[in-house]
Amino acid sequence: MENSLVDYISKNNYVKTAAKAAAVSLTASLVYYAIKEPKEDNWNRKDFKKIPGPSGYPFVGHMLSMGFTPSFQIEKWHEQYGPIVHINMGAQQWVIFNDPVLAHDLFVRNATKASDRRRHKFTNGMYSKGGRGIAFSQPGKKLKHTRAIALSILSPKYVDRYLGVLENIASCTVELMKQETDRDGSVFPMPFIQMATFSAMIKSIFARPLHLDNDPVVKEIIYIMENELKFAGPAGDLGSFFPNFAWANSLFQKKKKMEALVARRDELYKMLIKDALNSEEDCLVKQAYQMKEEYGLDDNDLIVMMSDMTSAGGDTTAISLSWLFAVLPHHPAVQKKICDEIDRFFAKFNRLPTFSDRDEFPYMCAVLRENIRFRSVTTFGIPHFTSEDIELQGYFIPKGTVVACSMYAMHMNPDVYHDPKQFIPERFMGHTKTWSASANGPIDERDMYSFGWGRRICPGIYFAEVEEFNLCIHTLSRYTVEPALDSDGYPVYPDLKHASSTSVVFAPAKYNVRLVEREDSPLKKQT
Ligand code: HEM
Repeated sequence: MENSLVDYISKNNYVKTAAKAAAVSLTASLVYYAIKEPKEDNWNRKDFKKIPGPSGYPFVGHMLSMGFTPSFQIEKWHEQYGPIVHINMGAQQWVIFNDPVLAHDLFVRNATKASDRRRHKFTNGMYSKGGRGIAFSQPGKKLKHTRAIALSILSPKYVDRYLGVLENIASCTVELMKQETDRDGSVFPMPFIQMATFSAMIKSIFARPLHLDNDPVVKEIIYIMENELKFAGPAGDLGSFFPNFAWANSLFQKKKKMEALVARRDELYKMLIKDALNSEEDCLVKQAYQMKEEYGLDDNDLIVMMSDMTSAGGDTTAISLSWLFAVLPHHPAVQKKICDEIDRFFAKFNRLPTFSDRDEFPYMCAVLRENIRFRSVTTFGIPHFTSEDIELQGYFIPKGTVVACSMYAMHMNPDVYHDPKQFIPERFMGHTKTWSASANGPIDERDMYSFGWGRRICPGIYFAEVEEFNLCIHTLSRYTVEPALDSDGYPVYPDLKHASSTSVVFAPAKYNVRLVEREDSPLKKQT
């Protein structure tokens, strides 16, 4: 299978485009600074503490200082400047946080002022058709309604109807990875996992029949999502980060390319929605359609909403699971403990567990929690935008600032986690709440922050946890995850120190592993 996600986030591409932007920008910055109006300096108000931050370059700010892996550079900035840091991304002012309490004060206590999204040409304007759907829409009645529908159809009550389907997807995916191991000696899990997580979304949202080995619709959705994502960051949308370079978007025909992608997306989703409504099977889009009238939404709202859920849900969960498959070969003792839990369950009930048996798996649940802490999927989540001035613990954050959580730095913050660089599942033993329950609980009971904050907190947390639980069970009930072997038979462990990263996601660099049959698998004994 092709590794299209990793191809997309190739560092070279990002850096080359950013370097081009910098060269053009530096020239124009002279003109820009010469003619711009002097403004009151909101960042140095007397009576407020100055928000510290590294010094940046003129015009491009800190955009080129982030290096190949922004998450690592951001962590260094927090180590140097503390829990709240001010940086410039081109013409945009950003304030970033690695302290959960400060983030909670901002995103939850000041939710009415800190829950907007910045209006970007391609994401807000074109992808979401001027702010429809969920992820790029602005707070207001419509977002309240679309979020209410998403929260309802992604609630445990609804998702539990699809537990069997999700288990089947996990089990088939593991077998496909095993076949690839047998054929090629090892497997790169990401494309298989990505096919599984997108298929899980497509099956449960649209009731589409599954073809996990090669589904053209799932491939088309992944293609569209990856290409749309290219327009989300600074390299893809110069005009939103450097307003006087909006012309560069036309020069590279970006608007046309995005229009073509959106048209392709709309056609596909219209077909999927139509087929789903005509199908005999229950599915999430049918539930959403029933609520559509009540909430005053039209077909375009539903298209963007379903596209949001598929893209936001498919890619993030795939990256998180891909980290899990990279981490496990480094920790055979961790795998052994999970296998013991599965075997004990099997001996008691003579079947594999479903997510409703989660309480029987305290150690495995701690491993999954530690995995998502240890490698936190996104660089900043989806950044928020302040709609009013905010006073926060003696700091002043002006209206019109991008505010974001530094995901990696927060989860590596030694004031929050003991020995944060180590993979220690035991730190979460006794944390028995589902991810969804603890993420939505009070701040002193939150134990990880990968799903964001307040009014914009991820609505798909439960769905993601079910998928991760299933893939872990279906893998370790039969196999262990071992490092690939080089031509001399020596193990080659997945690289955990580097990431294939952009300003949007934080994914592992490409690696291979082997699924090796467990001699003592309870399933083997049964056959
Ligand atoms: C490990 C998996 C996942 C991670 C790490 C993750 C993380 C996030 C984060 C950080 C945000 C931004 C929250 C904020 O703005 O404060 C978000 C938003 C969102 N997520 Fe997830 N997510 C995951 C899985 C899912 C799934 C499975 C779905 C759907 C089934 C989903 C649907 C969404 C949607 C629709 C939004 C936009 C919410 C809004 O803007 O109001 N996510 N997610």
